[in-house]
Amino acid sequence: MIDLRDITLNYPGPQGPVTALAGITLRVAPREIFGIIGRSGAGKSSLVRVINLLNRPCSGQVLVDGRDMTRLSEAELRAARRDIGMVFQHFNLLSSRTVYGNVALPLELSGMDKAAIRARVQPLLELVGLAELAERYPAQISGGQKQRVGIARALASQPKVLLSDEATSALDPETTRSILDLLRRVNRELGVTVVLITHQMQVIKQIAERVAVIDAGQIAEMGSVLQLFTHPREAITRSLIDEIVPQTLPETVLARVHALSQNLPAGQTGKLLRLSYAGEQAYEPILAHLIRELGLDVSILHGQIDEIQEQAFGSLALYVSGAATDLARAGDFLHARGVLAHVDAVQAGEAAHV
Ligand SMILES: Nc1ncnc2c1ncn2[C@@H]1O[C@H](COP(=O)(O)OP(=O)(O)OP(=O)(O)O)[C@@H](O)[C@H]1O
Repeated sequence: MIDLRDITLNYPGPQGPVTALAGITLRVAPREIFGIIGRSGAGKSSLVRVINLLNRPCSGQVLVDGRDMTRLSEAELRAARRDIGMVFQHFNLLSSRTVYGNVALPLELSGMDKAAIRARVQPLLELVGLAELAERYPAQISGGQKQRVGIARALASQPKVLLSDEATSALDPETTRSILDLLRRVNRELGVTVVLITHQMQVIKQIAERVAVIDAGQIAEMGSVLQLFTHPREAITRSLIDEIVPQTLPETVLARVHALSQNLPAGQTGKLLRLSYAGEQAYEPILAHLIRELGLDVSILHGQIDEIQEQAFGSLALYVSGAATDLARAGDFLHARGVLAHVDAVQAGEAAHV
């Protein structure tokens, strides 16, 4: 549905051009919910505005629904933009117009007659849950309700694509959840492709199917959300998911590991194992195997289990002790199941990737 090929974008600056996008290539499939995440200044807004050509790239191709946006005339571009709705962090509503008037505005501007506008706007207000508030003004509704107006307005021209530019960044977590649920309904019920940019991994986790991590105007990493959460490759991705899946263990846990390793019975060794698992793996009786089959002692030190797109994923830090040969077999067993993320050599204070 969206095909960006080697996009570069520079802004003029006092000391010469500022590079905002440096060779971005990505594809968004029809009906997909695609997330773009990055830190402040990474180039997210610049990128999302390339899709509807609010930003014209310096080089590269922008294909939306098979059309090369950079080659359209002004009139063709205006028509093409009707297929691409957009919602904004600060809603951008007209304060002098009612909820109904804001949603109707793009249709009035396109010359549609009043009866047709009403027939289009009324169901949209119902979809976003604002039918009762149609005659209120923006000053008389909450932030979450304003964003619902923004979404209804973006859907008024029946777009195929909806771009969301930090649409939930100004909202509290509960309202964020309800707006993301609404975007998911829009995606499922109307078949609209959704591209959302955010600096919050929580937003990506709640709604996106695939995600691109951007850093300094480039794609650092791209893949399914589950894959990114369970097997992040780049430091920037690890730091972004840290708020949900802590990548480093707290000091108290490391102190506990140290104490356990100091009190091992003679002839035993111990190791800190860090597991990362997803999907069906999450339900396998892995710990039972370590304890029963291999006769190891297992202390659970830290961990969590969560869900992405109805798939369980999680991480677990274990201190496992026993005979050296059994510990080695445990390592092989976990490795074979693809759940072993790290073995930490505790005494040396360093982590070894397996
Ligand atoms: N109009 C502009 N003129 C000059 N430089 C700009 C302009 N807009 C953005 N930039 C620069 O381009 C880079 C990317 O900015 P962009 O706004 O796309 O990042 P972002 O990831 O959306 O950041 P944020 O989350 O803070 O909005 C930054 O270095 C920024 O300073």
